[in-house]
Amino acid sequence: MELAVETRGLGKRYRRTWALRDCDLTVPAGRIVALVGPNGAGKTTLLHLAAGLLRPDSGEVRVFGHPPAAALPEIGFVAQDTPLYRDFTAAELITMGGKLNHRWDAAAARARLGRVPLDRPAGKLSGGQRAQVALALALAKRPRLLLLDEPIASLDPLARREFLRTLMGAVADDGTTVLLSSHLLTDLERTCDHLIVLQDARVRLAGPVDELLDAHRTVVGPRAGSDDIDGVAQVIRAHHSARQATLLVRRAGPIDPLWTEHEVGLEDLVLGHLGAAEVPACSG
Ligand SMILES: Nc1ncnc2c1ncn2[C@@H]1O[C@H](COP(=O)(O)OP(=O)(O)OP(=O)(O)O)[C@@H](O)[C@H]1O
Repeated sequence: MELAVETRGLGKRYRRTWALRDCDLTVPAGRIVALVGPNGAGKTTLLHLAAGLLRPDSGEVRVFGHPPAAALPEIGFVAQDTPLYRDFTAAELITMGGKLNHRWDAAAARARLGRVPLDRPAGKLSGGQRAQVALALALAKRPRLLLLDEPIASLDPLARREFLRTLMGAVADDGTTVLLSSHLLTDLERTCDHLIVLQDARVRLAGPVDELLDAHRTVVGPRAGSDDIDGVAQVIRAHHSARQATLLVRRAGPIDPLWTEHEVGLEDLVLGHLGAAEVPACSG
C-alpha cells in the first residue's frame, strides 16, 4: 500500500506546550482522510508539518517517502483562513498560478468556479467564495496530496456539497490523496474513507472508516453485568440509567444476545472516543 503521509514519533512544541506529541500515523494514498478533534487538538499543527511549513521538534514526517520540502511540488495546501491576495481577481490568480507551476490546469479551475465571479478582487468575495477559489487553485496544481484545514466551515450547505463532490471527483480522476480537518462530522461521513482523531496533541483513533465502524457497536442491556460482556473487547464509553446500561464498545466477536446491538455512525464513534477521555475509565 502506497503511503501519502507517514509520521513517526512526530512532535511539535510551542515553549512548554506540545501541540502534537508522539504521533505515529499513516495516510494511505488515494483516500479522503478526515482529521478531526476538539479545538486545540493539534490538527493545524499536523497539517503544517506535512506541508513543510513547520519543522518537527521530535520524530519525522514523510510525504510519499520524502521530507515535505522535497515533496512540495506534489503538495497542495489550503490554510484555515483561505488566504488569497486580496487585490487580485480569481481570474488573475488562476493566470498567476499558471506562471508559477509547471503542471497547472487553468481550464479546470475556471470550470470549478462556475458560480464565483472571476473578475472581482478576492478581498471583495464572501468567505465561502474565497474558500472555493482557494480550493480551485489548490486543485489546479494537480497535487498528489491535498491538505485542507477546515475548508468547509464557511460554506453554505449547497456549496459544501459541491466542494465535497469536487474533492471526490479529484480523488476518482487523479488519485489525489486528501487530508482535511473539519468539525462537521456528518459531512465527513459521506465523503471520507479514512479517519484520524486527535485529542490533546495525540492520536486517539485512526483507520479506515468502514473497519472502524464495523469494529464498534452501541449495546444496550442490563446495568448489572455490564463489566464483562461476551464478545466485547473494550468499553469505550458507558452511560448508566437506574436499570440499563448503554455502552459504546469495540467488539471482539458475536456479542452476548442478552444485549441489543446497534451499528454506530461516524459522529457516535468520534464523540464516544473523545468523551471517553473526560469520563472516569469505564470498566470492560
Ligand atoms: N503559534 C503558536 N504559538 C503557541 N501555541 C500554539 C501556536 N499554534 C498552536 N498552538 C497551540 O498548539 C495546540 C494545537 O493547536 P492547533 O492549532 O494545531 O489545534 P487545532 O486542532 O487545529 O485547533 P482548532 O480546531 O481550534 O483549529 C493548541 O494548544 C494551541 O494553543
